[in-house]
Amino acid sequence: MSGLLVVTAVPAEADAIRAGLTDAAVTDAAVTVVPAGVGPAVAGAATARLLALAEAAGRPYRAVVSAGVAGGFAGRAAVGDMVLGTASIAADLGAESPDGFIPVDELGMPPALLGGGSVLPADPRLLAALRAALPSATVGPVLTVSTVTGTAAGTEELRRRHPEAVAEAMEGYGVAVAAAQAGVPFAELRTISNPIGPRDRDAWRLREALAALTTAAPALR
Ligand SMILES: O=C(O)c1cccc(C(=O)CC[C@H]2O[C@@H](n3cnc4c(=O)[nH]cnc43)[C@H](O)[C@@H]2O)c1
Repeated sequence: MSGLLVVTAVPAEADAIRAGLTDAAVTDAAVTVVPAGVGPAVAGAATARLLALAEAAGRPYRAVVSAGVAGGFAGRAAVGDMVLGTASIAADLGAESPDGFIPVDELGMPPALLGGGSVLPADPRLLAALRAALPSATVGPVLTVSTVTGTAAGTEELRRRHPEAVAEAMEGYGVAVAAAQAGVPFAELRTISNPIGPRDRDAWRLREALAALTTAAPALR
């Protein structure tokens, strides 16, 4: 077994996690942290490749965690908070219609074509272990979007469709699909860099969110 694979979007997130894994034995053998790129497609493809390579080498990963910064829904997850996903949801996978958004699960496609549907739950045992290690984390569904939400109307629409969701990011669902297809347990760990809402990139608190990732990293052992 190769240990745990942690997939981030950008190198700064990977560096923040590695900074929290100061024990050399842990960084080298037990936890591999890879910045795979932004968005569900590149993250999913990279994860699938990493899992397949490890499997072919006879050292399969025992679990995969999608990790990084995220936007938080006001009142549920504030800047600097840690978030553990109960499920990773493809929130913009579906169809628009005059009556509103239709999730992909309701489009009448054969289930086999849906890769498990738009809602992929975290592995219960992995999630329980992370919750035990991070008792202060906010726990709830994390949305995966291909477009960062940047309007009040978009935020309200997501809240209406996903009343339990605590955060949104751009990779979790893609990584979860790759993990599910490889039969490897999956979870999503996020720290909040910005509130979800009207776009204000200057308000993103990346340093605070990256510091929280470093604090959370020992839980990945
Ligand atoms: O410029 C930097 O130094 C830097 C350092 C760390 C991270 C970044 C990013 O641009 C992260 C992109 C990544 O963050 C997720 N994210 C964060 N907030 C949101 C959001 O409100 N909605 C959706 N995704 C968000 C996402 O997973 C991106 O891949 C830059």
